[in-house]
Amino acid sequence: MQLGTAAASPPAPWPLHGAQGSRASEQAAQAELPPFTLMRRAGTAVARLALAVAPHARRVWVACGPGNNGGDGLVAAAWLHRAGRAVSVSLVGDPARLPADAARALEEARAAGVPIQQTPVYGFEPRGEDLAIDALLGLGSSRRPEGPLGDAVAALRRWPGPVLAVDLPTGLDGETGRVFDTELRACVRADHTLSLLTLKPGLFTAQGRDHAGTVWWHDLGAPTVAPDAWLASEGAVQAVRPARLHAHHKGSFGDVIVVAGAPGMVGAALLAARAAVRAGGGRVYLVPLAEDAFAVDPTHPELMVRPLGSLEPMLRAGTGTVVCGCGGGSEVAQILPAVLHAAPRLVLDADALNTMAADEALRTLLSHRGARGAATILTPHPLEAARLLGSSSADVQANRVAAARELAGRLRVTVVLKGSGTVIAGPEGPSWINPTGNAALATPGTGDVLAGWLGGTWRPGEAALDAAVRAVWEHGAAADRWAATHRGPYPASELAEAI
Ligand SMILES: NC(=O)C1=CN([C@@H]2O[C@H](COP(=O)(O)OP(=O)(O)OC[C@H]3O[C@@H](n4cnc5c(N)ncnc54)[C@H](O)[C@@H]3O)[C@@H](O)[C@H]2O)[C@@H](O)CC1
Ligand SMILES: Nc1ncnc2c1ncn2[C@@H]1O[C@H](COP(=O)(O)OP(=O)(O)O)[C@@H](O)[C@H]1O
Ligand SMILES: [K+]
Repeated sequence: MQLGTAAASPPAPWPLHGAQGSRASEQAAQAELPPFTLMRRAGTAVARLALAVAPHARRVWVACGPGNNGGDGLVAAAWLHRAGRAVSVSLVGDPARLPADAARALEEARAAGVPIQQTPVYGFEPRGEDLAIDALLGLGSSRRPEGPLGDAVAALRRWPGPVLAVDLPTGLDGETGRVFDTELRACVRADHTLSLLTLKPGLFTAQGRDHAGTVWWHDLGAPTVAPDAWLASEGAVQAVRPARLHAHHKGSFGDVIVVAGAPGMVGAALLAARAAVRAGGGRVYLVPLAEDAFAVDPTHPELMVRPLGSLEPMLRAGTGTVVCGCGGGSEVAQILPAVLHAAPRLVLDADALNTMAADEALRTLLSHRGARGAATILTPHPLEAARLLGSSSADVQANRVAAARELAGRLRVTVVLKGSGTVIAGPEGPSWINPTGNAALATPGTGDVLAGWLGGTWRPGEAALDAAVRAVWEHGAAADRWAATHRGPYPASELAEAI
């Protein structure tokens, strides 16, 4: 992603707008501006970015669709033609049925002398072009591209050179990041995407990252409309990073109690507890669910290992953040009622979530926590979220932001829906999408590390959403640093030491 700024301070969070918010922004801008101004700005921005990302491109192929996204492409084509590039346009759609702005863009492109081919692009083969521009569909995309549009998408997928997508890669739902074709074939895989007017959430979650490439944004000078969600940034995370003052002592940071690790899964508990220490938890207690697991972690003697029998008195003291469930097996069920009742701050992961999904009484206890002001963060992956929602992981992935919000609202908790573009949602207010992290995290145990990291970083009195946004960012950022010099999966035990 290319969402940097030249400013000295790190960037603020980026506003994200779904379909409705983007249309509202378009209408507000159209109301203020003379006709065609927005499209001229959009097409010009596309052309300028094309020259920036492919400065040596002499020949450019522009694939234009039947709506205003195609209009943007036609404006860009005319601009590049005037800038001395050899431009060829394939127009997919009936020129007589173009919307007004796109029709004007076609007229201007023709008048400028841009060669425009209206034949289908099935079998299109590059003839020395150095850059392709995908201006087939944008915000109006609502179903799998088929027929000539599908052929054009296929041609862009075969394209050996760089692809710049206008607004969205064709075939991707900008609202959700799902690809309309469940087999993921009918979607352009762009190297760069220039998001216009607004940044769309679907560029950053689900299938978005794999299809959008580097994301750029031009607001076209449109008035600001309240965002539907935020994309986390270094600046946003810094703003909620608690200070470690000179005069602080370990009691300043709050205790963490990790209750996890059924027989055969004690490693998950160790990963979480080690991450909690690294994250800055004041005193970290590890309470294994497996009886007689071990009395000390020899490589981390700072961890205080306590037997399960000591959990209730510790909970009664009522000050620590409890991290519960990592590798919890069915054993976690026995302690969940006490934990739900007593923990002032609670992170629930993995088997704690699966147990709750199967037990309505536990879910009721959980929602009561919200009512009495006790904060809870759930860290499901899509299947765990689906179990809690009574849906399928495909349903969750089809709209990750909506699923996270739904779960947060139902249970009165903060939800961290993990995966590519982790979503962080509370019961109210805009959700967040996290841009850090990569597929090196798709390996066992990294979720346990996240749960422990969250527990260790969450300060008494701090809003759950702030802690969650920060922890998810830092977890992903560690993986990004690692991926800069390594290949393959990031071993969770190394991640736990590195964040
Ligand atoms: N109106 C303007 O002046 C501006 C428009 N902009 C551009 O306009 C785009 C939105 O334009 P439109 O609303 O015309 O929509 P699109 O150009 O994305 O799509 C055009 C039409 O194609 C049809 N369609 C959608 N999916 C299809 C499929 N799978 N197969 C066949 N047909 C399909 C729909 O009827 C849709 O309305 C934005 O993404 C952006 O690129 C922005 O640049 C801002 C300025
Ligand atoms: N492709 C990806 N991009 C970014 N983060 C990812 C990706 N794949 C996995 N992750 C992250 O890795 C962690 C995996 O957690 P989880 O699925 O619970 O695994 P486990 O239970 O084995 O620890 C989550 O934080 C998730 O967001
Ligand atoms: K497009």
